[in-house]
Amino acid sequence: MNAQQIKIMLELQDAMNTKVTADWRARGYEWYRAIWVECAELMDHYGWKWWKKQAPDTEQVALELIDIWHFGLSILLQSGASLDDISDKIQSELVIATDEQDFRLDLEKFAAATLGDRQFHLGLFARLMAGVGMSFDQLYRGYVGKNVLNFFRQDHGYKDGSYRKHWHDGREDNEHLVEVVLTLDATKAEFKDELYRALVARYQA
Ligand SMILES: O=c1ccn([C@H]2C[C@H](O)[C@@H](COP(=O)(O)OP(=O)(O)OP(=O)(O)O)O2)c(=O)[nH]1
Repeated sequence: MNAQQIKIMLELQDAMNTKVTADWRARGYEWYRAIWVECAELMDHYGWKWWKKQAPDTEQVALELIDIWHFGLSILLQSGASLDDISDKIQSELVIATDEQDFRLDLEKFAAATLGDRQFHLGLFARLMAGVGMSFDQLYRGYVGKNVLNFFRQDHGYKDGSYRKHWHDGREDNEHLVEVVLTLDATKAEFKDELYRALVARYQA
């Protein structure tokens, strides 16, 4: 886990929240609510219905975890702690391991803790990453990718409703995102800008 990558994510998160709401810290948004609702969506993508054949939708599960990471970082930023202190906290608490066989039980533990005190439980989140085999690098790549898509959406009318979620081929922007990210090198400094340009090209196609 790299302190530089953590710092980049914290800065991107602050920038994204500011793009959506200039004075976001003063609003005291219910980030914990966004997290538990995403947990329910994640559960659906993972599958839990015993009366129906279901298999985990691995890509969607990963995307939901990444959305939760956005909201979790927002809770940590909202606390007012310095970026260095938040980064230290992430490095010590994000231990990617679990002793639970059933991912869904870990997910419920995380959702219950979130609803309990409205904080971001890094240790329990890390168990979810372990449960679906997500590494820190995959979290980083996925996070930067979704953050760029979130900016792209805001720049293209997401708030006023003029944004088209389904692109020329009828598939959702999230699906295009996953495809484009795979063609780029996320470790390069230009990754963000290249990704944004690739999204523009596909959106206009
Ligand atoms: O102030 C905000 C508001 C939203 N987000 C991010 C978090 C998450 O990555 C995304 C919203 O999640 P999602 O894409 O699931 O929400 P949606 O707008 O309901 O879209 P979808 O229909 O794809 O679920 O926006 C922020 O970072 N800050």
